[in-house]
Amino acid sequence: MFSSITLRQLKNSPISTLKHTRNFASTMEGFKELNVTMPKPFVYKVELNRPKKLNALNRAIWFEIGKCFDILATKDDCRSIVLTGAGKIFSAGIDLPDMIALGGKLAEHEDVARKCKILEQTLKDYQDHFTALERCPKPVIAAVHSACIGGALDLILAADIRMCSSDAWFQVKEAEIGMAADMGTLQRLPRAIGNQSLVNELCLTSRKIEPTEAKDCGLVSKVFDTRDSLVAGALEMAEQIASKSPVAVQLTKRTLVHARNNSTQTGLDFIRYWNMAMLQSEDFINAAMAQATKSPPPAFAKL
Ligand SMILES: CCC/C=C/C=C/C(=O)SCCNC(=O)CCNC(=O)[C@H](O)C(C)(C)COP(=O)(O)OP(=O)(O)OC[C@H]1O[C@@H](n2cnc3c(N)ncnc32)[C@H](O)[C@@H]1OP(=O)(O)O
Repeated sequence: MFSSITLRQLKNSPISTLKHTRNFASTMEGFKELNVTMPKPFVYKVELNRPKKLNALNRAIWFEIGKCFDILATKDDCRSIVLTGAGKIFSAGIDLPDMIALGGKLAEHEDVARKCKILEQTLKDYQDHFTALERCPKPVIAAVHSACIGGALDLILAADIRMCSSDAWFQVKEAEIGMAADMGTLQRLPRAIGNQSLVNELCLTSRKIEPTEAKDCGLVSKVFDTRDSLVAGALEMAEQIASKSPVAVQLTKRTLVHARNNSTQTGLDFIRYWNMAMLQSEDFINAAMAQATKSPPPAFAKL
């Protein structure tokens, strides 16, 4: 019933399916550059969908990414999310004609302060749209096939789990196009791979990272033989996450994200205050009781 529900399928669905997906249809329609589906119960799949332009990240897709993840953050039928790219490659990074158009917009002004105001606002908006993946309390699994370049690497670094297929490659390409990366790679890559010398090398040389190196350095946690097995593996992991208590999963993600930017003691305070409330949730009581009595895991209410 839940296999890859697209909007077209929804229109032809029996009432029983619609009952389960009404929530989905009412909020997830209207994306033009993303294909948003619910392939399994509580699991959403967000696919970058500009295959003819190799999923280059134009302004429209950038804004849709922010909007999509901010909506999924609030949806109680969403417990985990898989991010993929349609077509030949995952994404060719920033849309280059869009960058040129931005240059045209700047050229309308002579004064440096006016130009800076436009750039500051644009960069802030773009950064916030990618940070939506991190803001979203539902875990995001990025599944990368073939190329993941520049801005696309910024994007997946805001995800919680990264995996790829054996044809994947990654590139911090910004230095090669004459700019310092400004959408998160310079901040998130060091934390993701924990090797500052390697981070410096990759960001300063723009050399490609192949799957074996990506796995060895911790940029991805799994490499699959093919793109199909990658997507299947990512969905299987998302399903596993979705089977757990949403109280536990969402608070675990929030606490892990918080821990990256705070001291151990501040993190311990954070989880202590949260768990003063969350340890009283029925999820904890029911799951702990099931473990203690060797009963099957309980079903959890939506959150
Ligand atoms: C304000 C925000 C700050 C953000 C900064 C972000 C920075 C970055 O992302 S830096 C990286 C920028 N990206 C690139 O430099 C990659 C450019 N593309 C390529 O090198 C090649 O396309 C690639 C190696 C990925 C694939 O080569 P292939 O020969 O297989 O395909 P192509 O014939 O080149 O491309 C097919 C069509 O896709 C269009 N396209 C490819 N990349 C982009 C792009 N980045 N932006 C816009 N369009 C792109 C390409 O023009 C072709 O379209 P068409 O001519 O209509 O068939």
